[in-house]
Amino acid sequence: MTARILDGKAVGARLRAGLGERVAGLSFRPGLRVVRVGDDPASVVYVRSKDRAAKEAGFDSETILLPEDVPESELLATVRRLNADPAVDGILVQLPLPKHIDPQKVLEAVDPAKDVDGFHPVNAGRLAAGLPGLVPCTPKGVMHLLAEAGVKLSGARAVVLGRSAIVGRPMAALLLAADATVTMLHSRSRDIAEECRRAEVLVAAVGRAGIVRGDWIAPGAVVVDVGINRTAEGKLTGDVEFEAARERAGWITPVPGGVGPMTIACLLENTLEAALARRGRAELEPNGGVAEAHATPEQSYGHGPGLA
Ligand SMILES: Nc1nc(=O)c2c([nH]1)NC[C@@H]1CN(c3ccc(C(=O)N[C@@H](CCC(=O)O)C(=O)O)cc3)C=[N+]21
Repeated sequence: MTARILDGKAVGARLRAGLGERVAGLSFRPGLRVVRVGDDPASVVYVRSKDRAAKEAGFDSETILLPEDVPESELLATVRRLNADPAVDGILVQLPLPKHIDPQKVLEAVDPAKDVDGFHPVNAGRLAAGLPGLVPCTPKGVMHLLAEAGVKLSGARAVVLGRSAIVGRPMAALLLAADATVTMLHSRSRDIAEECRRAEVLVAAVGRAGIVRGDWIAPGAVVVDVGINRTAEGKLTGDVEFEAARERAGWITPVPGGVGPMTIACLLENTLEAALARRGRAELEPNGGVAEAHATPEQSYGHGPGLA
């Protein structure tokens, strides 16, 4: 079998076009502010893509540039100014930050209602608890791709490789909310290859080129590669041995052109959701509204025996 390609570039473009139509129908422009500190070359590229995508879809987007040696206090003051600015619906502080700045302190300074990255502990906690909130863009984008492939997640064996706060953990929470049976694998896990071979849905978010071997893929599995690694020759490559995995998988995301473009589309989706919620025009949904998690009786607190 040769896998079908889950084309994040195309799906992301469609999602952005739909958001553009919704924004065009509003009496205001949702405001996005991306803060970039210093000139990390990857950050320069990513932040430019975000700004361009936002403007194309009709958002009021501005990038705020601060010097590499900006004091932490000044970055925090910038975030507070954006929190207080009514024209601003979404705030994103691009990571990584210079070493003299504590990223956690900065992420926690962002108003959770404007936290379009979904990185504030309030939003992370709400996702973990199955409550409405802003959901991190990359795992949200993965859920869109799985929906696009028509994957039935309820009861499916899903494996998430990697337990980062920005991808692995929220990814597992979203899959669980969609009623998948979720296994998280990480640096201390045993029998990783065997665990992966049991996966009907495999999400790789480690950040090591080719760490997922082709023979770890179950026949017909849906393989989502979140890794973005740069080879010695400067080419982008994922965490999955793409060519070998493609021979076994049912669906697979390429790198580039897979999850990356979905991340940017979901940033715009979150900004629109935050803008509507802040104006009382819509409620935030559990799981970013991507996966329709249906609370089964045994999941409700205190209702008799059963697995939760
Ligand atoms: N506060 C914060 N939020 C983020 O969401 C965030 C961040 N910091 N820091 C860095 C990572 C990385 N990230 C990507 C977004 C788009 C692509 C993307 O569109 N990639 C293209 C290729 C881009 C290229 O050619 O370099 C693709 O995969 O096809 C990749 C990576 C967001 N991040």
